[in-house]
Amino acid sequence: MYVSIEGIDTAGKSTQLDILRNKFPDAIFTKEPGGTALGIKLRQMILNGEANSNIAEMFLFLADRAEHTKEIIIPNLDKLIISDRSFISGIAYALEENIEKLIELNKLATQNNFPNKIILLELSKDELINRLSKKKNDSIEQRGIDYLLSIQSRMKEVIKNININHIIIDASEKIEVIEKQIEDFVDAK
Ligand SMILES: Nc1ncnc2c1ncn2[C@@H]1O[C@H](COP(=O)(O)OP(=O)(O)OP(=O)(O)O)[C@@H](O)[C@H]1O
Ligand SMILES: Cc1cn([C@H]2C[C@H](O)[C@@H](COP(=O)(O)O)O2)c(=O)[nH]c1=O
Repeated sequence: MYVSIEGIDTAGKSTQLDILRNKFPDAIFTKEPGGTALGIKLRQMILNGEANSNIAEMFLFLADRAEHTKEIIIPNLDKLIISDRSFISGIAYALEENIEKLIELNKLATQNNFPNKIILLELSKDELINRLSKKKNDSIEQRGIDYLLSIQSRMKEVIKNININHIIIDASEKIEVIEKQIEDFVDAK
C-alpha cells in the first residue's frame, strides 16, 4: 500500500513521519522531491530557486516524480510505502496550470501509480504565520502566506475530487492527537 502525507510547508509532515518510522518499522519511508540520487540534485536546484520559469520548475518536480516512481514506488508496491508528498503537491503547487492537464502529466510521470491513501495536514493561517516565522524560509516559502494558503485550498480541492481514500486532519492539534489519527487511518482496511 502506498500512502502519502501532504500539507503546505510547516504543516507538520516531517514531525509525524519521524513518529511513524517507529510505529511502522518495516515500511519504506520516502519523499518528494529528493527520494532518489537524481532527486537530491533536482531538489537542490529547485529550492535554490534556479528555475526562473514556473513551467520549468513544474517539469523539474515531474522529473523527480518519474524517477521516484521507477526507483522507489514501483519496486516496493508489495510493501507499505509512506511518502512525504506525492503528485498532490505537484498539482497544488503548480497553481497557474489547469488541474485536468496536470493530472494527465502526473499519470505519465507516475506510470499511473497514484497513492492508495492520502493524509492532508491542514494548517490555520495564524499557525502558518507562527511556524514560518520560526525558520529560515526557502525560495518557495518566501512566496508568502497567501500563496501557501492558496496551495492548501487547491490541495483540498484536488484531494476531494480525485477518487482516492483520504483524511484531512487539523494540523494545529497536539502532535499525539494527529499521530493517533494517522495511525488509525493507515491501519484501516
Ligand atoms: N502539531 C504540532 N503542534 C505544534 N507544532 C508543531 C506540530 N507539528 C509540527 N510542529 C512544529 O512545526 C514546525 C514544522 O514542522 P515540520 O518540519 O514537521 O513540517 P513539514 O510539514 O515537514 O514542513 P516542510 O514542508 O516545510 O518541510 C516544526 O518546528 C515542528 O516542531
Ligand atoms: C513535490 C512538490 C513539492 N513542491 C514544493 C513544496 C515545498 O515548498 C518544497 C519541498 O520542500 P519540503 O521541505 O520537502 O516540504 O517543494 C512543489 O512546489 N511541487 C511539487 O511537486
